[in-house]
Amino acid sequence: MKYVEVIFSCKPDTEEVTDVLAAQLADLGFESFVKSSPGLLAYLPEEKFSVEDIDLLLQDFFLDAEIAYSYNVIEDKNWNEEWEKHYFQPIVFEDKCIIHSSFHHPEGSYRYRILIDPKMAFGTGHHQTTGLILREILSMDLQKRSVLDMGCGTAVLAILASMCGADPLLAIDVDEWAYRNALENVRLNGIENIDVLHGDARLLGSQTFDVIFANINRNILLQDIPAYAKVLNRGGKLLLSGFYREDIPAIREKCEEQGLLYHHFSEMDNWVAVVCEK
Ligand SMILES: C[S@@+](CC[C@H](N)C(=O)[O-])C[C@H]1O[C@@H](n2cnc3c(N)ncnc32)[C@H](O)[C@@H]1O
Repeated sequence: MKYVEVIFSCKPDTEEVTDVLAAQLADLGFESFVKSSPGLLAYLPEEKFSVEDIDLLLQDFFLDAEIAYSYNVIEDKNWNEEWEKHYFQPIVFEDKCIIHSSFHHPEGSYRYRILIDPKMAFGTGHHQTTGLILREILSMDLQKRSVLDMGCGTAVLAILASMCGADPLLAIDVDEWAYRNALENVRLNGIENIDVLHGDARLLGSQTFDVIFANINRNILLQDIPAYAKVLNRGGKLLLSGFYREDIPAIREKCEEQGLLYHHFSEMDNWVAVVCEK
């Protein structure tokens, strides 16, 4: 599969500009982002690439910034090598969980060692939203809890939950590449109790869960919260991320409409994770 690498240069090159740009590009189908100077590298499959879509997004960009871009078509294989060599460094959470790739050999003793070979899927732990949910997971008792990871990307959240004792687990992603990468990572970590499916909330049926993670984006969450609420067990927790602090009221209202109780939120660089309970 061929990918397009789009190089955005932003003036001013602030985190606010690149974060908002990345969030809007994700809605156009961009799958991976790397901060660069000055701006952002963004990647998507060649068949989803449209110059018109990007031009329109930049015309309507609501922050005061000058953004220019250029692009190259790259082979998937080269992308993986580049990613592995330059972009993905091991990352540690709360001194007890390390996420690294199979080409890293980090020292130190950690209760949870997660191996992720990310390819094009989102979820190395480096994005604020992944980190927010990983920290929530580390603070929970997941022993024998059934877990759904919607929008699983690399499946990093489901893998940590499984290592923390959750059982059984279901991980779902709408993107075929993420689905295949999730399968690979689950296998790589020797985990046997995570089912991985390719699709979206329409796959949810009679199976119910004690805990649901959904780190996707504001619009998909607003659309799918009713489906998640339906399959959440009484007393169960819904962990949502992929949106900004200013989106909390809309997300909270949608959860409350479905009979969920708002519990708390955590925040990093204006990205948030919200926890609700049924
Ligand atoms: C922000 S990434 C999160 C990945 C990973 N869970 C993490 O926390 O790092 C969002 C993922 O949701 C997937 N996605 C987008 N829309 C979806 C939908 N309607 N249903 C399921 N997955 C979806 C994307 O393909 C992407 O892999």
